[in-house]
Order: sequence, then structure tokens, then C-alpha cells
Amino acid sequence: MSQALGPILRLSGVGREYRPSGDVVDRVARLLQGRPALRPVQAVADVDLDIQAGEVVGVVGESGCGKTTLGRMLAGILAPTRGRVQYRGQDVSRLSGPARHKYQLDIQMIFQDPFSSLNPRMRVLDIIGEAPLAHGLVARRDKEAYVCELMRKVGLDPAYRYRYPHQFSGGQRQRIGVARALALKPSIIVCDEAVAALDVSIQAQVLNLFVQLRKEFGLTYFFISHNLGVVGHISDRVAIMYLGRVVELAPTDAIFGAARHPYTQALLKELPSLGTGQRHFEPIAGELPSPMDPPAGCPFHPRCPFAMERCSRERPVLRQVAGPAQAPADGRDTRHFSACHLDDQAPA
Ligand SMILES: Nc1ncnc2c1ncn2[C@@H]1O[C@H](COP(=O)(O)OP(=O)(O)OP(=O)(O)O)[C@@H](O)[C@H]1O
Repeated sequence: MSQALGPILRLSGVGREYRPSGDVVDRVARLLQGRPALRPVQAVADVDLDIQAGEVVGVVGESGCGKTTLGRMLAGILAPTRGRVQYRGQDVSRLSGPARHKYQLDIQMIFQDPFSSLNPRMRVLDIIGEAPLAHGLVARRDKEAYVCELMRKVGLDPAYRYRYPHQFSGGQRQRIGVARALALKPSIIVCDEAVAALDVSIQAQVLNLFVQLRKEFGLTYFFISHNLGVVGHISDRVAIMYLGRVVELAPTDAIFGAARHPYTQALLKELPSLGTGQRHFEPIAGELPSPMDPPAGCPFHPRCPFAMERCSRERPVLRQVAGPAQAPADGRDTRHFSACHLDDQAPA
């Protein structure tokens, strides 16, 4: 498929609500025990985001803020309940036949736990080589050479291709997961906490592998992590999420050097530095509210040191606070967005 002008992925007003299951037994039990009925969860709401080919967009936020749900919607694994996802200018919900197949191959996911995502009864040769064979990307006679080449690219010795996942270390297993994704020749990789399960020193090695592969294959990454340090290491832009919404979006250097949103500032303060073993950080005050019962107004206001009366009743919209008036059609978007009433006083 030819490379269309414009973003490779566009999210417009994307949201996802999870409704409680219709399990009658659970509902009756809750009623009898006087427990509140489960309410729908707005896991993701109103996300607008353009991702350019070759760009790395990092997504950061505390557990449960909707990062995985957003990543799965991008990858076409989960349908949005609101808004739309466009891939190379086409509405993903309308793709069918070969176009849908192409989209599903072109965007791959890498998960946190490489052990549970690798079939323990398959040899590495088949873990990496079966899907490209099934999709006709490689001929059977070329499969072994193809797998060996991929293993080399991700820093694994091809001599180990007959081994099983349990015979590898955590970092090596994640490299197998990366090779398996690359085997389908994707343009976009959604990395969901892809280094979170690894030791800090191994994290840095695997992150460097992602950086190197991006250069070599011109990959686009949607890089999800709860750790701002990890995301800062690899991303061109960073989206900060809080209770399902993007509250700040900016180039990485602006997030680290000129963060506007109090939540981002708090995340920066509690940053454990990658690879330094630094242990002194300030945890964010207060508890994360339940996504089933989000606070009125600004969702961050109960924990915000700068909260004003207005913050408890009016939700601030994400608006531009710095950068050029328009994003370039194809280049890097250097605009800075934040959703905070404090920015009402700031020049846009
Ligand atoms: N299948 C589901 N059914 C119901 N609620 C769900 C489901 N999946 C996620 N949720 C809820 O949606 C919200 C967002 O979850 P999600 O996993 O996307 O967040 P996250 O930021 O990736 O969190 P984590 O880092 O813990 O994986 C959470 O409140 C979660 O409990």
C-alpha cells in the first residue's frame, strides 16, 4: 500500500467504555450483600491524536488510566465505543478483506510479559517463523534463514533457534517477542509496558534495541509505560494520561523541560531515573480515584496542589499552550497541549 500523505494513524474523539458484565448471579449477590452495583467504566475518553510515520509517541500514566485500552484500539484488537481510528486515512471500522488484513499485519503489539505471550511448547524457530509463513511473507524453504536473520537483528544467537522459551532469560525472551513482531514486517509497533518486567540494566539494553530497530526499519512506535523515564528515553512526543484522558501532550523535551500540567510535574518529581538506581523520589499525594466514579471537574483536582474552586466543577479541555499555530502536514508536531485551568492565564 502506498504511503499516503498525512498521519499514519489518526485518533479522533476516541473513547472506550466498559460495561459491567451481565452476570445475573453477581448482580443479585451484590444486591443481597448491600454492595453497590458495578458501574460502567469510561476507560478512555475524547482522545485526539495524529501519529506520523516514523514517529515515536510515548504514553504515560498510572495503572488503570487507560493506556492499554488505547493501545489495543490503535492495534485494532478493541473497537472504540466513541470516535474513530484512521489508518493511512481510512476509517479502521470500515476496513474489510485484504485492507483489514494489511492493517492487522502492519501494526503489531509487544506485551509486558514475554513469558506468557510466548508458547512454551514451541521452539523459537516456529515462534518467530510460523506467522510470516502462514501469511505468505516467507516461503517454507526460506523460513529458517529468515528467522536466523531476525534473531541476529534483535541480538540473539541464531544457534539457539531450536530452544524453547524457558531456556532464555527475561531480556532474551523479550527479544524473541520483538523478533516475532518484526517477522510480520510491520510499520507500527504498539509496545505495552514492553520493558516493565525486566531488570533495570536489561531495560536499558532492550530500549536501545528499540531505538536501533526504529532507525533500521523506519518503525513507528506507540510506546506505553507507567514510567516517564522509560518513555522519555525513546519518544519524540509524550502523551500524559489521567483517568482515561490525555491531560498533556508535547514534544519530549518540552515535557521534561517545561511541563505545564500539575500531574505531569508530579510524575516528573517521582521519576526513578533509568539505569541510575536512584531511589529518592516524591510519590504523588493522594489516591488515584476510581475510574468508575471519577471526580467532577478536573479529574486531577483532589490531588492537585494548585487546585482552585473552579477545578472541582469545570473540566478543563486540552488546548494548545505553546508551539506553532499549526502542525506541519508531515513533519514533527511541536505543539504543546495541556488541560489545566491554570493555563487560562498563560499566553497560548
Ligand atoms: N475488559 C475490561 N472490562 C472492564 N473494565 C476494564 C477492562 N479492561 C480494562 N478495564 C478498566 O478500564 C480502565 C483502564 O484500564 P487499562 O488496562 O486500559 O489501563 P492501564 O493504564 O493500561 O493500566 P495498567 O497499567 O494497570 O495495565 C481500568 O479502570 C480498568 O479496570
